[in-house]
Amino acid sequence: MNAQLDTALAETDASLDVDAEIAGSRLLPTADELRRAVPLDPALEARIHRQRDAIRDVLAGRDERLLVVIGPCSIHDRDSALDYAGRLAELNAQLGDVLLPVMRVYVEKPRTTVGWKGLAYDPHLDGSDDMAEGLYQTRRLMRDITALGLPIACELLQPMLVDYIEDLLGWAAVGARTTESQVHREMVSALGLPVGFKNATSGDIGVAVDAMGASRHGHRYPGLDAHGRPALLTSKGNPDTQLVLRGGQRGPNFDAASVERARGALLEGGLDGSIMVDCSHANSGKDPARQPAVLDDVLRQRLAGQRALTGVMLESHILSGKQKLGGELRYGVSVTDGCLGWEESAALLTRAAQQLRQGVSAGERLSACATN
Ligand SMILES: O=C[C@H](O)[C@H](O)COP(=O)(O)O
Ligand SMILES: C=C(OP(=O)(O)O)C(=O)O
Repeated sequence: MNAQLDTALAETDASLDVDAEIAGSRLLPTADELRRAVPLDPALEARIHRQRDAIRDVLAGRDERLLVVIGPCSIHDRDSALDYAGRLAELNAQLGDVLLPVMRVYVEKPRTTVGWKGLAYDPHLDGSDDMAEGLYQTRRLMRDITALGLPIACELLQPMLVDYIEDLLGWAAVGARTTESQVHREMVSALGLPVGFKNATSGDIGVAVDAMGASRHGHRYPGLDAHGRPALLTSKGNPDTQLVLRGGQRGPNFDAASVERARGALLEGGLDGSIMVDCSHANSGKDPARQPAVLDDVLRQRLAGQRALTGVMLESHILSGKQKLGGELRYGVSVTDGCLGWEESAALLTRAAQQLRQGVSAGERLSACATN
C-alpha cells in the first residue's frame, strides 16, 4: 500500500469501543486521503465527465448507440482486469459507432448469505479483509482502466465507500438486493452520474421504478463529508437513472412483453422509458452460455422498434466459467458467477454491432424513401 496512507492507519484503541459486540476496529483512510494518494488528473477527470455525458445521451435517446456494460462478475486480480480492459478498449475502437462499451469493474459483491465480498473488502482473497489495501488497489485499478479510454461501471453497495471511487465512474448500478433501500436511493440522489436500478430478486420491478422516482428528488440525510466527519448532507436529485431488468425468482424478464410492461410502469411513474437488460443473473438462470440468446432477443426487439431498450449488461472474463476460491487460481476465470470467455464475448459484440449497423442502414433507407 501507499506508504503515506500506511503510517496514518493503525488499530484503534479498544478501550474506546462503546459496543461490546464489536470484536475489532481498524481505521480506514478517509475518501479525501485516498483521493490524494491516488489522484485523478484534470484531463482524465474531464474525460470521465464526457463519458458520463455520452451515457446520458444514450439513456435519453439522443444517441442511438447501445450501452453495453460488460466485464467480469467481480474483479479479483489487477493483471487480468487490465488485460480484459485492454482487449475491450481495442474492440471499442472497432464497434464504437453503434455500441458504447463500459467495463464492469465490480469490487463489492452483495452476497445472498455469506461469501467473498470483493476486491475492495478482501484484496488478498483469504478472509484477512485488508480493506485499506483493497480501497487503495480499487482506486488505482479504476484510474488505470479509465486512462485506457474506457468508461467503467460498478455496483455501489456500501454507501460509505462511494466517495472513494465515485469520481472515476461512468455508470453505476444499485443491485437487486438493495434497490428497495431508502439509504441507497438517497445515495443515488447525490451522484452526478447515470445509475441503473435493478429489479428485486423476487422479480418485482415496482421497487426499482419507485427507486428511480425517489432518487430524482433531493434528500437530506446523514452521511460522511469528504474528510470523514459525520454530516447532514443535502442532495440535489439525480435525473439520469435507468431500469435494469435482471429476471427474478419467477424467471426471466427480457422478453418483449416484459419489456413493454416495464416501459408502461416507467411511464406510469412519470419516468422516461430507459431500460437495460441484464443478460446474466436470473435472465440466464446464472448459466453464462445462455447470455447470447438473451442478447439476440434484445437486439431483435430493438430492431423491431423498441426504443426504450437503451442498454445491455453481460458478464464476461478472459476465460469462461467460474472457479472456487481456496486453491490455486486459474488466470482470468471468475471467482463469483460464471462468465462468458473473451473470444466468445468479442464475437458476440461484433455480431451485435453488425446487426445494429444493418438495422440502422435499413432504417435510413426507409426514411430516405419516405422523403424522396
Ligand atoms: O453477481 C453475483 C452474484 O449473483 C451475487 O453477488 C450473489 O451471489 P451469491 O448468491 O453467490 O451470494
Ligand atoms: C450482483 C449483481 O447483480 P444483481 O444485483 O442483479 O444480483 C451483479 O450485477 O453483479
